[in-house]
Amino acid sequence: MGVEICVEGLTKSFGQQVIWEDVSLTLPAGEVSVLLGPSGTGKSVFLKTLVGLLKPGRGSVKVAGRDITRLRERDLYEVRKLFGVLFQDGALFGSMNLYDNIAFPLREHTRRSESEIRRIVLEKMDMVGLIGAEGKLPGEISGGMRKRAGLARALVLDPEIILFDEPDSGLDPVRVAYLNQLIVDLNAQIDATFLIVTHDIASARQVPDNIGLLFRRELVMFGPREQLLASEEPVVRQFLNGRVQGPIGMAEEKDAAQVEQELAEMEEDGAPRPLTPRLLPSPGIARSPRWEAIARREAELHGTGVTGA
Ligand SMILES: Nc1ncnc2c1ncn2[C@@H]1O[C@H](COP(=O)(O)OP(=O)(O)OP(=O)(O)O)[C@@H](O)[C@H]1O
Repeated sequence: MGVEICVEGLTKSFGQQVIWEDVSLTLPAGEVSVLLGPSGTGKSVFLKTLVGLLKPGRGSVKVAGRDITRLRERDLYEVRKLFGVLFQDGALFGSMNLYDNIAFPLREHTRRSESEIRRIVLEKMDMVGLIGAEGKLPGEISGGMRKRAGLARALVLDPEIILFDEPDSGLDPVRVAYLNQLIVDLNAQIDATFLIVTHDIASARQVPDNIGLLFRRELVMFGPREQLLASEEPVVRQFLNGRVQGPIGMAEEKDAAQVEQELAEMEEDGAPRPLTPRLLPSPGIARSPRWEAIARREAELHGTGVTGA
């Protein structure tokens, strides 16, 4: 069913450089959350802290009720098995074919027989549409296939939580659309808790239950998708609309007077955008009560033409 992650008062610095301070949020069990933020605001650092690869300076990260920032290495190792992580480049071993890459966590962390491993690997490869590519090396396939192979590998230990670090980076818009559908379908099938770091606003608008935004060393906002999409908070509005006008500058914060002027201009042409429909699981994928409820709400909001309904 997925487990809840509860982050409280989390602070991370490297030497004198504060990455973010006092971050608190709850990733609800089984829901899909997206974390946004300009480059360098510490989204990847946040994912690594959640999985216990980096230690925060202050605060707690409770995974299924256990604070992983206080666990000994042996216990942390156990909690980490709840996580599947999809790294930016898929993080595949270049010298291993896809089958062996995907089988790797099973051979490393379980005592399963090779025939069981085969069944699981092929099942996950089927889920991500990679059947037939077992013998390929990572260098012989496209970026999109590498992402899907990384995803299959993240799935083999049946994780309760999946962290996706920019799953859509480097993909063309059609492949991003396929990947988003795959993410929604997977969530409907395995009910794990998903956290996705992305720069892709279109994905952020239609895939998650919740959206968070990191900026200026803090979590500006975290909440339900609809709430963030309708937010008047200038940083959130600028980011979700991909605009130059607003508090976020190219390399640093902008001058206050300039921001004020830009915001005033935004007010003038600022007709609210209609709410983007939520992406629903593909036809044929059994919908849990949670997804049934989402589909009903979408149908009420947008009429019958809801994506994937
Ligand atoms: N192990 C580390 N040691 C020191 N500094 C680090 C380390 N890891 C990350 N940083 C710094 O933390 C900051 C945030 O990095 P991070 O990769 O988390 O940003 P990001 O928001 O994921 O960026 P992008 O969107 O460009 O991928 C950067 O300034 C980076 O240099």
